[in-house]
Amino acid sequence: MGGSFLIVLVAVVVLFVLRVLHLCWLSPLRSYNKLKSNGFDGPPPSFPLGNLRDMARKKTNTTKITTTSTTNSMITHDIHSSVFPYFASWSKFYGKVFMYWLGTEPFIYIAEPEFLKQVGSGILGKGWGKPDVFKKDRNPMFGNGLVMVEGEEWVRHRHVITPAFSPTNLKAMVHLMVDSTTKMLDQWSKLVSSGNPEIEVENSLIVTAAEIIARTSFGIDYDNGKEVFNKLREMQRMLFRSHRMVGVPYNRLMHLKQTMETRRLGKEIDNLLESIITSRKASKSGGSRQDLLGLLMADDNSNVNKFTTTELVDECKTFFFGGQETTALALTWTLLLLALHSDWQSTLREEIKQVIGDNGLDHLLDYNMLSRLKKMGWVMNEVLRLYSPAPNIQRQAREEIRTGGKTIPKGTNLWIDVVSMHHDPELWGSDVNEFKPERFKDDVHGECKHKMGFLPFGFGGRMCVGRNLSTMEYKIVLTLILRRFSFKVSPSYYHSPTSLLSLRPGHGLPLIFQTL
Ligand code: HEM
Repeated sequence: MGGSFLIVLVAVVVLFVLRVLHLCWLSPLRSYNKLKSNGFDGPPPSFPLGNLRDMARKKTNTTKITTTSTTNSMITHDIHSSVFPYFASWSKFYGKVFMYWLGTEPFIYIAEPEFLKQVGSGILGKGWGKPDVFKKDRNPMFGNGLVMVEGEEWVRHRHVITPAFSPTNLKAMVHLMVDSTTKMLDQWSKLVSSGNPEIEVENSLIVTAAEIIARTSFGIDYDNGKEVFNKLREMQRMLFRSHRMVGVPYNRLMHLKQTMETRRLGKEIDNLLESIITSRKASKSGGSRQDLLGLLMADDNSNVNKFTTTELVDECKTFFFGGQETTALALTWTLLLLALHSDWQSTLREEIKQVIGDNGLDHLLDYNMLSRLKKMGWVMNEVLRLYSPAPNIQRQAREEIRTGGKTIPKGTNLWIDVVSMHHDPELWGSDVNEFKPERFKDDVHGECKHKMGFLPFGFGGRMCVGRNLSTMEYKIVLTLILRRFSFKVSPSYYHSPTSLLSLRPGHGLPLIFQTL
């Protein structure tokens, strides 16, 4: 009895060791050789960590340098080497397309629009996936919502969701946005008039954008939905804090407590959203509400277009997490750039005066007026170019991709470096790191030499479904701010753009305000 137990135990241990050996060394080595034989070169990995150690070392060295800059004249928009120091350094040796490894996961790095175009033409939109290696981590945020879902399911979800973002539906959301922004600005006014003109705007904008997106997505404002709202924010903070060894087999075991806590929080959020949806379904009028959830629940006599309650929960979370921070950060970076370029504050104020008038009636703002704020549109594009809130886009090949004589094996991940492309002098010219909104005057691509070189909202069929909503929110918030205040950068600001899922200021954005 004891003998056979020992044999089983030894067999289990041997099998486990073989599996670890396979996962950590044999399998990645085989993929490495395959990519190499297809002409992909890159920094040498050492498995099972791949290139993670080198990445961490380069990041630490750079952080030490960037956190010491202070005065306005030292603020540079040439940010690629401080945001992604490892990619900036590797691309000097390996060019704009190369292979690197997150643990045992192979990645093709892409900062070459023409290569991206060719890869894209070798595969249909539904043939792409999102990297499995990030999926588990992000599951509590997005579930199987539009950002993560793949193949035919993605086609179905996209087909149902796109009409909810139509201009007619968005028009009805203007007053919600004006209302939440006005609340924030009233607080700013109080601070300024009480002698505290320095305001940390990043956090303020994130809170307001969270309220706007919660109201427009599922009809909850801060006062009546504190619980859902706080849990969504807590989840986001928790995921930011995670510094997992992404791609290293069994890395979750090293962060078991955090993984469990995120899952528990995710479950609680699901339950709260589920109860909102269930009670709306029961009230019958729930589907007639004009937020995104109401639009997705609307009874349009088509069974094809129906989502289950679980799918609705996932889409609500997706809108919240996909739409809140990105828009808040676009506004944050805009305030920095406008604070540095007061001439553009005046230009936009003049445009607002011409299009909307200066009688202070914020409720008169309407959707059609916003589309006439052309110069504000150029500013938005230029900010999204210099400080793209989504600094990278990832894919995983669900089938083999043949392009330009090379084959990308099925399962390979692609990491598209948006920051690098947006700061590439070969694409934009020698003034690439200057703030020049007028480059977008007559060209939606900002005179970029390649159509795939400007990707703030992604590309192809998976382009951001919320871009019109976020443009509308951006214009409303910025209009209301510019009508009340002028502002400049505080001497306490440290310029340290950092990539933590999104591109954000490493130390917030303190600005000094003056009431107009
Ligand atoms: C300035 C603000 C925003 C930026 C910079 C931004 C950026 C992006 C980018 C780059 C993608 C493509 C991701 C990929 O291909 O993997 C994307 C997709 C998406 N975004 Fe946005 N986004 C913004 C606002 C919003 C808003 C307000 C919402 C919703 C209310 C939203 C919802 C989504 C969804 C659902 C997708 C997935 C689309 C699909 O895969 O079919 N985004 N966004």
